[in-house]
Amino acid sequence: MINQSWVDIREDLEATVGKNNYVNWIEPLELSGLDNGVAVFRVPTNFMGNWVSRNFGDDIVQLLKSSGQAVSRLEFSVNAARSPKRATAPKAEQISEVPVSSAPRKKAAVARSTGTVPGAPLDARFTFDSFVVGKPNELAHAAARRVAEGGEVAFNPLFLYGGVGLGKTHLMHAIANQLRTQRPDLNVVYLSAEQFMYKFVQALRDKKMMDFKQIFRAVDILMVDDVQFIAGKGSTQEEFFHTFNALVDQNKQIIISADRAPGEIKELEDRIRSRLQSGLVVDLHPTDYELRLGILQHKTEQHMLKDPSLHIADGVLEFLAHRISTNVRVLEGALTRLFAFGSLVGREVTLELAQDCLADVLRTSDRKITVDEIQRKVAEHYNIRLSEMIGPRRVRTIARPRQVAMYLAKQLTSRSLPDIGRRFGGRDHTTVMHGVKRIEELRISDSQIEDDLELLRRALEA
Ligand SMILES: Nc1ncnc2c1ncn2[C@@H]1O[C@H](COP(=O)(O)OP(=O)(O)OP(=O)(O)O)[C@@H](O)[C@H]1O
Repeated sequence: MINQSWVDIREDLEATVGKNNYVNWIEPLELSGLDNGVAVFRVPTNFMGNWVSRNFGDDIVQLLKSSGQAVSRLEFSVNAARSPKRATAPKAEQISEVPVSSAPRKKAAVARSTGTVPGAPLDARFTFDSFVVGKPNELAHAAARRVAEGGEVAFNPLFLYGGVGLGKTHLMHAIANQLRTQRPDLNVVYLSAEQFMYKFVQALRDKKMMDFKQIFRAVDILMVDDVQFIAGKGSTQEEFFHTFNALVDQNKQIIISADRAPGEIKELEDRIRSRLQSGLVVDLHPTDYELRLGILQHKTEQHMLKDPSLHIADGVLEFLAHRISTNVRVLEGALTRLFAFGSLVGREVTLELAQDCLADVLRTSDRKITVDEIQRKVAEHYNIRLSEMIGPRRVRTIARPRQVAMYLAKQLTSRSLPDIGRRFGGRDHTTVMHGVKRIEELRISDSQIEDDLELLRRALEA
C-alpha cells in the first residue's frame, strides 16, 4: 500500500523537481517502510539521503500525506552494497559523509561540515569601491552589482569575459566580498577553473568523488574564474557540466569568467557552450582613455591618503593614460613604480621624470600600435584608400581622416611630430601639429568625431 503510494507520488515529484533532479535524486530512492509516522528510505549514500532530505524532503512528506499516508518525517538508511547511481566514484563507505538529518535547509553547514570549503581566498582590496566604472565596463559592473545583492537569481549564469587585466577577477572578488559581509548565510565559493580541475583530480585520486560532489552542490553562489582553462579537458568538463546543472536546477547563482566569449572557446563541448550562453553574457571592453585616467586618478588619490608628501605634476597621469596599453595591470604597475620613485627622489614627479622612470613600460606599449596600423584602420573606417591617406590630396573627405590618423599616431605611439610627418608622405611637423590641434578642437564641438576616435582607439587597442 505504502509502496504503491510511493510509485504514484514519484510521478508527481518528477513534475515538481524536474527531470534531472528526478533521475539523479529521486529514482535511486527505495521506500522500505513506514513506522510511527516516519517514512524510511534506502539510499546508496548518506550524502544522497542528506541531499534529498534538505532539498526535496518537504515535497516528499507533503505528497505522501496527500496520498493518505500518516507521514510526518523521513529517514534515510544507507544501503552500502549499492553504488551511487551516477557517481564515477568508489563505494559509499569509503567516503566521509555528513550526518543524515531531516532538518530543513542548512545549506552552508553542509559544505563546512566536511572541513573543506572549496573556494580560493579572496583579495580584500578587490571591492566595488575600488573598481572604477567607465563606458567599457559599465554593463559588466552593473550585472556584478546586481548579483552581489544576493537576491533572486536574475540571470544564470552571469558570464563575464574580456582580455587580460581588464577587471574580471576584480569584479568576481567584489561580488564575493560583498556577499560574504552582507549575506553570511549564503555559501559563496570563488575559485579558478584550474583549481576546480585540481580539486576534481585530487578527489578522483583519493576516491572522494562523493565528497567533491557534495561540497560543490551545497554551494549557493559559485564563481569560476578563467573557465577557458577547462576546454579540451574531458572529464573535468564533464564534472563541471554536472555541477553547473545541479546548481542551476536548484536556482543557485553561477558566475563564470573567461578571456573570450563562450562561442569562441575552442574545444569546449557544445552542451557546455550553450549552457554558458544561456544566461547573461557581458564583456569588459578594452579600457578607453577616460577609464584609464579615472583608474590612475583613483589609485593616486588612494595612495596620497597614505603618503601625502607625494606630488605628481599636472599632465603626468593624462600622459600615462594616453600612452599605456589597455591592460589595467600594466597601468597599475607603472603607477606603483612612479610612487616608489616619487618617494625616493622626494620631489615632484614631472613628466620628464615619469618618462625616464617608465621608459621600458612606454617602449613596450609603443610596440603594440604602429603608425602604419593606425593609417590602415583609419582609412578602412572612412572608406578611403591607404594611398590617399599619405598622398597629396587636400579635399575634406581625405584630409579629415588624415588628421584623425595623425592625432591617433600622436596619442597612441611615441613617435615625434617630425617622425609622424615623414610617415604621412613626408609632411612637415607643423602640418602634423596643425592636424592634431584641429582634431582636439573638433572633439569638443563634433560628437561624431569623438565617436569615431573612440571606435578607432578601441579597434587599435583590442
Ligand atoms: N575598473 C577598474 N578599476 C580599478 N582597478 C581595476 C579595474 N580594472 C582592473 N583593475 C585592476 O587591474 C588588475 C587586473 O585586474 P584583474 O586581475 O581583475 O584582471 P582579469 O580581467 O581577471 O585579467 P586576467 O584574465 O589576466 O586575470 C587588478 O589589480 C585590478 O584591481
